[in-house]
Amino acid sequence: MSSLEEPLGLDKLPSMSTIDRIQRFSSNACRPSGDGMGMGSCWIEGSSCSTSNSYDEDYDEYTREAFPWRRHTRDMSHGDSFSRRTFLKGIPRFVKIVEVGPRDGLQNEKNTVPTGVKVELIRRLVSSGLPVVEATSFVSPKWVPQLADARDVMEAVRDLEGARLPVLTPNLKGFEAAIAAGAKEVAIFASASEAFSKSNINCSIEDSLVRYRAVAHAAKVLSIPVRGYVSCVVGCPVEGAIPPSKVAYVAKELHDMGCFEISLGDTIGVGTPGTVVPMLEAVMAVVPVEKLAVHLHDTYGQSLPNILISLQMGISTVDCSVAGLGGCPYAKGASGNVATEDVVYMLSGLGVETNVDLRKLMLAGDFINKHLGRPSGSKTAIALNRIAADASKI
Ligand SMILES: CC(C)(COP(=O)([O-])OP(=O)([O-])OC[C@H]1O[C@@H](n2cnc3c(N)ncnc32)[C@H](O)[C@@H]1OP(=O)([O-])[O-])[C@@H](O)C(=O)NCCC(=O)NCCSC(=O)C[C@@](C)(O)CC(=O)[O-]
Repeated sequence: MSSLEEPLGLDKLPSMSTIDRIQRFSSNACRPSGDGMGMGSCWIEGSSCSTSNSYDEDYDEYTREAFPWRRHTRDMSHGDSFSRRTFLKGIPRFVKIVEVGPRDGLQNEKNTVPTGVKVELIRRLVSSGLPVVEATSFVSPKWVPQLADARDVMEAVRDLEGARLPVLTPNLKGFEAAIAAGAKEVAIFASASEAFSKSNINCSIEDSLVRYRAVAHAAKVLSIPVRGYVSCVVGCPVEGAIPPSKVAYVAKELHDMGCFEISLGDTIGVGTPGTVVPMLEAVMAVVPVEKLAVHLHDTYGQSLPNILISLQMGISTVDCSVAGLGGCPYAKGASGNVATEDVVYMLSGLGVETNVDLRKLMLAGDFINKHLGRPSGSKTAIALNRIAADASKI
């Protein structure tokens, strides 16, 4: 039986105790530096990593302990001559996952999701160890009726500990409402496509940047961290292909106005590594890589390869949505974000730490799927739930 045919149940995933034993991968050992906003450097046994959160030979030791079944693959391959060290070089040791399910995941739902369900979802996601859970949006309820309860949601979760809970704010009105409800971090969202900017926030790219400068300034006065999004970084439903130079321009503007992180959104999920790489190269030429995140919708099933290539290029922050929930109300046909469970599974397989407890994450996914009355959009969750169900029959 090849390793691919071996059942891989939850028991085969690296447990926190396994990871803890290997100090270099423990939660205490590898952390975002400073204020936790950037993931550019990590902390190893009390000293700064000179290789800035990237791989080295520790990977071999880690995978030997955490994934003994891997020996199959290695024995059957051409030994170690296909150098994993070369292939995985540059992949960070720790990836910060930004969970966007409660906001991006739910904003497109037709039926109103009760506030209590949203709040419980956020609680469960936070308790799974996710460091950032985007809670809601302070946008116009006429534009996004599903998130009309933003104030109630924020007020209910504002004192939750263990994760940052940013909210989207499209203008000063939204920013002020968010702060009044207790938000301690906000996100502004621009686009690299004129057409999408108009349909999503009803203004041109330049006008949106003027608005966002005002939000960034107000946030700075209150010491509120601001994250920036750029949408349509590869393609737009109206304009088609978007030149990397346009993405780089908007990303730099957001960076220059003080955003601590810029999340690059493939809003309609059309990117492949062939288009994501040149886009990232253009952005990385003007914004430091440790300030970048990727936000990839999975419409064409390209998210995981695109994430892998982004990690290889040095990115260490990935946006995902539990159970693959989501879609943008102003990007018809776009599917949800890459499922958080699938990303955590892939990163575990690569020996990359996230601090996320996959079991608890899957329970959060089960909770919201049950409420929405649909199966999970996560292949990992489906597979592991099936294995658990089969095992319980034996
Ligand atoms: C930006 C606006 C408000 C402009 O909308 P507008 O209609 O041009 O706004 P306006 O300034 O002309 O005001 C019209 C009315 O909206 C009210 N209003 C104005 N602002 C707010 C506010 N913040 N909160 C609540 N109400 C607000 C305002 O008070 C007024 O109320 P009225 O006098 O008619 O009763 C609107 O277009 C909007 O809310 N758009 C948000 C759409 C949205 O949330 N889209 C999904 C986001 S997902 C995304 O962008 C992609 C991302 C981030 O996920 C990454 C990726 O996947 O690529």
